[in-house]
Amino acid sequence: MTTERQSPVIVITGTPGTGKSTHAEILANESPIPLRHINVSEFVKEHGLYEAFDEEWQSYTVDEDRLLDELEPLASAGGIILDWHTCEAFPERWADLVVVLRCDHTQLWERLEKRAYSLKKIQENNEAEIMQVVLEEARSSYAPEIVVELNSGSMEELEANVARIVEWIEAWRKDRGLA
Ligand SMILES: Nc1ncnc2c1ncn2[C@@H]1O[C@H](COP(=O)(O)OP(=O)(O)O)[C@@H](O)[C@H]1O
Repeated sequence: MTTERQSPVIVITGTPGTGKSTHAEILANESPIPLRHINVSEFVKEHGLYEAFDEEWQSYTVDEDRLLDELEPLASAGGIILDWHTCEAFPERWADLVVVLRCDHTQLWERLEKRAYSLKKIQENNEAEIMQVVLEEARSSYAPEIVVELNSGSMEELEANVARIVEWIEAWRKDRGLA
């Protein structure tokens, strides 16, 4: 039950390149309570939670059942930031806040080019951002009041977003008599 946790589970999601890891790292540093940043893609690799490596897309096919089993105790304990480009796999009860990062598609294109992604992968992600695939996914998976869409186009926006999430953490704790 989410109400038993002393510390929240914050999901930061968005198309690759929107700024999830950057936000999560800064948030973990600035949070008033300890939060562990879990980069789910790295977690999958480190724990071997994949079925195969897809050469065409240059990405791992995640074994979702095993991933969820590994994450379950961490989510139950709380105090984590789940950073992943999708969020619909996570059980609804895990999340206290779902942040969906957005970015202008031309800016996203440049960020992904710098990552040396293939043209096909850049196009696919760019289209997903334009079609707001991750936002729709978040909206159909979680209660509307916990889903927040934030722009991640500049450093100013990044700082404002982190400050806003820190405020949310303080309010979450206060509501539960923890602060
Ligand atoms: N709000 C922002 N303003 C400017 N650059 C950003 C912003 N968010 C992310 N970036 C840059 O975009 C790139 C991708 O960010 P990253 O956090 O790795 O994205 P993701 O984890 O969503 O794939 C990095 O070079 C990062 O510095």
